Amino acid sequence: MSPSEFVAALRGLSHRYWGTHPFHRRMHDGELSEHELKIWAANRWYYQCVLPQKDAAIISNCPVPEVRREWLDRIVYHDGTEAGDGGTERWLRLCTAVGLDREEVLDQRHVAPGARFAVDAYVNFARTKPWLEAVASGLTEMFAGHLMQRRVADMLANYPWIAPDDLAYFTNRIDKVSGEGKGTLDIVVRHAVTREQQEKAIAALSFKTDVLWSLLDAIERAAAKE
Ligand SMILES: O=C(O)c1cc(C(=O)O)c2c(n1)C(=O)C(=O)c1cc(C(=O)O)[nH]c1-2
Repeated sequence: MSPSEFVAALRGLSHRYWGTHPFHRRMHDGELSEHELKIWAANRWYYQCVLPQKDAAIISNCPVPEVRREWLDRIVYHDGTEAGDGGTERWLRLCTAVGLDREEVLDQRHVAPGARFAVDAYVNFARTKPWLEAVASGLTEMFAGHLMQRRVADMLANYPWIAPDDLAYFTNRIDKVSGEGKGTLDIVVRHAVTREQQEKAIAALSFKTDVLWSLLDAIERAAAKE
């Protein structure tokens, strides 16, 4: 495939992205109960927690210095440079805003088995697949910017107990992915040069959309149980 055909094939997976999942739709429409929002935040905590390990796995498998250098930033972004800083901490702030205690988030008591399985599959993918496929699986970022922008506006409009500062996780992340995953896409296009590598990259992104979809399925199910 030419680079433009390849990029079009990757973007063509947008319909599988979790933006259209019924649980996200209900969230955006203001239909989630306080309980459902709590279960969502507590389960997504598990995803947020493992992202640095996923990114470290990619770095450990990657022999290309410039890719490692670029990727390192992601670990620092989530973990911060000191305790109390970074994306993970901003997610905890959102958790407390929706009414969770830090302790019940940190001890993962609300994490549903299916959510754990989906997220663990993503980390295992990064640990066991060639680094380029693992990088390509992060390309859901191409679709995330718009969704997060809508999420901030819709959550502020629909859930009056959530204040703008509580959504710092998303506003900060929107800035980070404002290039719509451009850096990641550049790496994938530069390094996936054979048809086989391109097809593996497309399959990796498809796998990741399944991970996110399954995570929300598990959240939806867990949240339905009062
Ligand atoms: O809120 C969202 O809809 C959303 C989606 C995604 C994504 O599409 O993978 C990520 C994030 N947020 C996010 O905050 C984040 O840090 C992140 C890292 C990754 C990744 O695969 O490395 N995806 C995402």
